[in-house]
Amino acid sequence: MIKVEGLTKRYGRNVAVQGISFEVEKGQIVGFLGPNGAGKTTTMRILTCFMPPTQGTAHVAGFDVLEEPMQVKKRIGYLPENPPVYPEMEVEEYLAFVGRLKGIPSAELAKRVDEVAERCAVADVRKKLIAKLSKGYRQRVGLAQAIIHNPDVLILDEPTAGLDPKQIHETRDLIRSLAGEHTIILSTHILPEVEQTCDHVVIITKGRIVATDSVQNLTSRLRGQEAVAVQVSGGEEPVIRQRLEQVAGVSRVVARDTHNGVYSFEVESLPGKNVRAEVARAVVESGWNLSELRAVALSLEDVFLELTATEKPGEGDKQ
Ligand SMILES: Nc1ncnc2c1ncn2[C@@H]1O[C@H](COP(=O)(O)OP(=O)(O)OP(=O)(O)O)[C@@H](O)[C@H]1O
Repeated sequence: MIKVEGLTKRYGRNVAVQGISFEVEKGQIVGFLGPNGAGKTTTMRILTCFMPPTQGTAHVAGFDVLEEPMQVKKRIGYLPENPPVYPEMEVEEYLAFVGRLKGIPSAELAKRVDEVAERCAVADVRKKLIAKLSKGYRQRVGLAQAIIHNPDVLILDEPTAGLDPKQIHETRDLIRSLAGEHTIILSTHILPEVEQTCDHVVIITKGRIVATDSVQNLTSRLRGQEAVAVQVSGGEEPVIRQRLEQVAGVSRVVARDTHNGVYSFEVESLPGKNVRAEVARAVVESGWNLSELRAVALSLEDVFLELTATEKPGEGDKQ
């Protein structure tokens, strides 16, 4: 449903995102996880056609964001970090206003406003001025406007930033309930948000993607399963991979990249198994060269520590 390939965005000399690629399948809910300044908002603005990439391509539902922005916009609902709500409007009036902008025919508009107000639990405040709403209600009005035209894809930028714990819980439940019907990308700098809300995660830091995985794989890795990064040359990739898969205690082998005949793999092991020595022996005994062998479970954890450590109070409120 979403396909991003080699996407780069420069602001003058500053590179905000650098050659990132990822895909999101229909119906998935994907966490776009990274610290402040990682490039999340930039990527979302490109996907929603707010600005063009410097290089690379992005497709939404098969449409190129540069070549067919109108088609993309029809299929996307966007909740920016600060929802574009008009404080002087009543909730119902505002939702009808957005609905008209999105091209919903007048005959269907009232029904659609009712549906999204109900869906996003703002029906009880529909006659209230937006200025009088709590931040939690305002965020749900932001979600209601994002889904008013029933888009295939929802892009949510830090949807729980600034909410209290109860509001966070309610907003996450609402987002989860929207998955399935809509394909969702949600940006956040909070790991538990991804664990509680998403199926998949794309981790971005300093404009580059450092991991993409299912949340289940990621959390099981963090619970102590070890992964080993291995670089091997002097053999054929499928043969090397097969040999690594045969090592006792190995649960999965993921091919990473290839550079000048050097193949990189990530070898995952069963809990409590240290497969490093066996992996090294298998490579050397097969007559291949082993140019790297290092544990990556810790470094992944380090990525998270780095992510949470760079979070500073107040930074999420900028813009
Ligand atoms: N309009 C702009 N002009 C120049 N630099 C920008 C602009 N917008 C973003 N940047 C820079 O690009 C980088 C990525 O920013 P971006 O807002 O995409 O990150 P983010 O992951 O969304 O962070 P945050 O959660 O703080 O919004 C940062 O270094 C930021 O300072």
